[in-house]
Formats: sequence, structure tokens, C-alpha cells
Amino acid sequence: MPRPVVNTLPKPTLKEKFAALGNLPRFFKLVWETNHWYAILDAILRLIRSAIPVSILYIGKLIIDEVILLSKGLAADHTYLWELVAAEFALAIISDALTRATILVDSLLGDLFSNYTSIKIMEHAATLDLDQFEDSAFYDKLERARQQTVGRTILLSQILTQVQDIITMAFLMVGLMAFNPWLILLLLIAIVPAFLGESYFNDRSYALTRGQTPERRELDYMRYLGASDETAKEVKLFNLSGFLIDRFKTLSNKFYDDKKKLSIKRASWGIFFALLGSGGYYTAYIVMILKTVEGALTIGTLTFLAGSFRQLRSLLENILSRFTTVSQGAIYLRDFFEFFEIEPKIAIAKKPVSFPNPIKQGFTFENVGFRYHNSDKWANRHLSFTLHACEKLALVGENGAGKTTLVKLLARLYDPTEGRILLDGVDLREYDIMDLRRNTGIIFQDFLRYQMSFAQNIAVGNIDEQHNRPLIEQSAEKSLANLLANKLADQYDQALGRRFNNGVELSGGEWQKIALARAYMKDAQLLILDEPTSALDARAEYEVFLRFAELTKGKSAVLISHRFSTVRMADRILVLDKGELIQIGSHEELLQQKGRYAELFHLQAQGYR
Ligand SMILES: Nc1ncnc2c1ncn2[C@@H]1O[C@H](COP(=O)(O)OP(=O)(O)OP(=O)(O)O)[C@@H](O)[C@H]1O
Repeated sequence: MPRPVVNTLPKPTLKEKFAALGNLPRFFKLVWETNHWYAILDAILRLIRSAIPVSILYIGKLIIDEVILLSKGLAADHTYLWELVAAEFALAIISDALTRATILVDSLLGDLFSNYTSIKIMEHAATLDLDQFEDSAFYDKLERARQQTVGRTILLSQILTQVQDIITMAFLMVGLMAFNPWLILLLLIAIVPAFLGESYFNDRSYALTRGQTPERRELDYMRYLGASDETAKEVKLFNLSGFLIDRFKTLSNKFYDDKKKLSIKRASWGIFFALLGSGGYYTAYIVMILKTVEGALTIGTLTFLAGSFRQLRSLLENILSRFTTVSQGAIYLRDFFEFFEIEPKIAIAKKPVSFPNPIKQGFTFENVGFRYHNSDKWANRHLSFTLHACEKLALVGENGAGKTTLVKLLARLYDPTEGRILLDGVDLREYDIMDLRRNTGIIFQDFLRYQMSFAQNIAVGNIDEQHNRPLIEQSAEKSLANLLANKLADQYDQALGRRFNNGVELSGGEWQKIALARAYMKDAQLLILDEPTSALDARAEYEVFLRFAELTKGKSAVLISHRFSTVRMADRILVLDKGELIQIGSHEELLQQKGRYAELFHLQAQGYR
């Protein structure tokens, strides 16, 4: 859902930025967890590197002073001079080596860090509820957290470089202050306006990027729709490419325009601030030259001071502008950590009741109502009925009547908004959700077609048994998918889907047989099949159901189907209308009642006459 963009968003103030720095300790903890050794090595390398610039400058000063003495014939021999040159040369080589080493450690640590945090995001996402994934604000957070995996690597080296530069600056300042403390003041005057300017523009660009998150997701989606194997067929047939490209252009042009305006402003101000900086530097330089001419400073000292001043200026500039980037990064980090603070809403039973095996009474809905969090409409309301142990119940109703929602409640993908669901007299929320999941085999109409092997596509139904080939093959037999496997070149190891090399694409019905096999991977007490045979041909459907009745003996099952040939095999049929139960009974009973069921049944039967 597009939300108001850009300028309406609050921009972080300087105070907020300092506050965001509070995220850094958590960030360092993450770095530390990623790899202790690289973290330590990085710190040591940078500490040594911080002392090098001032040392080189100082040796340079000594060299120049010595050269002057020698040229005036005031020094005895050249030994000291060459020692100094050798020392500077050695420092230069060490500095280069350390720089390379730091880049190496940074990039290794950065890569590990990015993997580590990506895994953490996936792990945390796995604990969250379906409901939360359907919330666009949540999605924005997830997206920002995900973007951080790359951004954080850069932030990591930025923060470390910042610390290193601050130490380098301290060394240089000590040198400068020893000669003339006023120069430091001049330096600050030259730098502070640039810092404030940088800070302002970084705020704007953060607000811009943050405000555009929903549109960026749409942009990515357009890119995906426009160029993906899964979408190519429809895009071609409906001739959608022009439509998608137009939308992409509109969005991307808007991003471009917003960014361009900001970049031009930033560049213009940048020129002014650079002017101030150079002004400050040259004022200081003139002061130093005058003092040298007066004889108060040696030429070596002049080069040392001018060098220190120049380096300090660029260091300070970098530190200050990096401060904004770092604190900006720290604000992004807040998004990252906020994502980890999202707690699943589905309550976890503290002292779970042990799951009945076998189920004795069944599942009882007591005045159950459910409303999706982003909707005012009740998807299910006033549902009261019992799914008896070992009963096969079919759900019937028009599109949007609430059938899928009902089974999602049964599987605790959501908890009821009102009322409760009992299993053998105990609220479902009292059981361990993992026990419930283990005891439920469920296949939705929009099941996933994994771009993996045939066997893996079945194994996902019970991933703990992914190496149990006999179980996978038995499950395939139950759903008739085995006949298909036998026709494939690599049989159960055949890669499916076109995304990767040598993958084979299957028909809708063939995929459905595979999905159905997933339900048989578990020895579940409750099977839920949401339109399991909609894509099967008449013979396959008949055979699947003959088996289904046999295979689900002693188990409870819920079937959603629009086909009455399927529905009538159920023990009882529950008819839903606008989320409410309007009829429940066996096929014969419902036909006799001449209500909605009979009406729908005859409507479909007419079509076959
Ligand atoms: N994730 C969701 N967020 C908000 N509303 C939803 C969501 N999923 C379904 N709905 C709404 O809840 C109502 C019931 O949907 P549900 O999917 O349960 O219907 P259904 O009977 O299974 O339909 P169909 O026969 O088309 O599969 C519909 O009005 C639908 O718009």
C-alpha cells in the first residue's frame, strides 16, 4: 500500500543521531559474535596505522632540517640523514602493507558479518506469524533490515575507520599544539560549517530513502514481473510489458528527480564549504610562513606544521562527514534491531498440555470469529461446530466465504479474534504449537513449487525426514506422484522448475500430486487439504480420493473443494456463507434440506448434463 512519501517524514535531528549512536554497542556485539579473531586483528591493525601519519611527518621535518644543516656545512656527516630516510621509507612500506591488510580483514569480516546477519534475519523471520508477513509496515521493516546486510558491511569499516581517524587526529593535534595551539581553533572554524551542511544533507537523503521504501518494493516487484521465468508467460500473453515498463519508468523517474534535486543542492553548498575550508587552511599557512621568515620556526617545522594542518583538515572533514554517515547508519541499524524486537503475536503456551494421541473428541469451534488485522470485515464469524475425531469434513462455499481462513485457524496460523477452538476440550493455545504442527498435514491451494529436486519437493512436508527415501517414495505412491517420478530422467533426483540448470517444468496437476504427497510425509492426525485436486483430471481425482479415504482411516481430515464429486465423499459437509456457518450435515441430509448446498450442487450438476 503506497504511503505518503519523502518530505512529510520526520528527519532525524542531531540529537536523534547521537541517540542512534547508542545502537553501536549492539552492533559491535554482532561484529564480535561474527568472528572474534578478525575483530581483534582489525582493531590492532588500525591502532598501529593511526600512529603512522604523524611519525612520517615528523621524520620529514627532521630530514629537511638535517638537509639544511648539511647544505650549510653545519652537520658532521650524512649518516643521520640516511638513517632518517631509511626510517621514513620503512614506515611508508609498513603503512602500505597495513592498509592492504586492513582492507583484507575488513572485507573478510564484512562478508562473514553480512552472512551472519542474513541468517539472523531468516531465523527471526521464521519465528514470526503469517499475520505479520501480511502487514505492509512489517514488510518495510524487513526490507530495510535486509538492505542492511550490505549496508552494514560498509558501516562496519566506516565505524572502524572513524575510530582510527580519531586516534590519528589526536596524534597530529598533539604535534600541532606543541607548536601553536591557535591553529587548532582556526581549523575548527574552517570545518564546522561544512559539518553542519553535510549533516543536513545526510538527513534529507535518509528521509528520502526511508520514505521511498514502499515504492522501492513496488519498483523491485515491477522489475521481477517484467523479467522473470515465472511471470514471462502471462506478461507475454496479456502483453503487459508496456504497462509494467510505464509503471517502472514513473517510479524510477520520481526517484531520480527527487535524488537529483537533493544532489544539486548538496553539490552547490559543498563548493561553498570547500571554499571556507581552503580559506582557513591558507590563513594558517600564511601565519606559519611569516613565523618561519621571522626565524621563529625552522623550515622543517614549517613543512611539519603545514603537513599536519593539511592532514588534520582532511581528517577532520572526513571524521565530521563520516559522523553523519555513521550516525545515519546507526539510525538504519535502529530499523535492523527494531526488526528483531518484533515479537510473534501467536502466544506460546508456557506449560503446554501434552498433545492427545489419538485425538478422542476432536476439534470444537466455540463461537469463533476472525478478522484479518488489515481488514474491518469478519472473514469468519459465529462458527460453532465440532470436527469429530476421525471425521472427514468438507468445506463448501463461494469464493471468499472464509474456507481457507477457517483451516488456517485450525492450524493456528492465526488465533481467533473472538471465541476459541478446543481440541479434546482444551483450548488449542494450551498446546505446544510445534506439537500441533507435527500432528497436522496441510496443503494449501497456493502451495509452493520449490525449484528443487522431485524428492525434496515432497520432503518439505516433513523436512526432518528429507533423507528417508522409502518414506518419500511411499508418500509419492499415496498421491500418485510416483507414476510421474518414473517418467522423469533422474526420477526422484530430477530437478524441477526452470530456474536452475536441467530443471523440468511440470503441469499444474503434476505439481499438485507432488504437493499432495507432502501431506503424507507426516503421520499426522489431522489432514487439511485446500483444493487438493482442482488441477487433477477426472480419473486422477477419482483415484486420489479412493486412496484418500483409505489413507485417512483413523484420522481427521478437512477438505476444501469446489467439486461436489469430491465433497460428497466426506462424512459431513459444512457450508459457509460470508464467513458464517449456514449448513452442516451429510451429503444426503443437505440435499434433502434444499438449502444453499442443494442449490449449489444442482447448479454444478446441471453443467454436466
Ligand atoms: N491475508 C488476508 N488479509 C486480509 N483479508 C484476507 C486475507 N486472506 C483472505 N482475506 C479475506 O477474507 C475473506 C475470506 O477469505 P478466504 O480465503 O478464507 O476465502 P475462501 O472461502 O477460501 O475463498 P476461495 O474459495 O476463493 O479460496 C475474503 O473476503 C478475503 O478477502
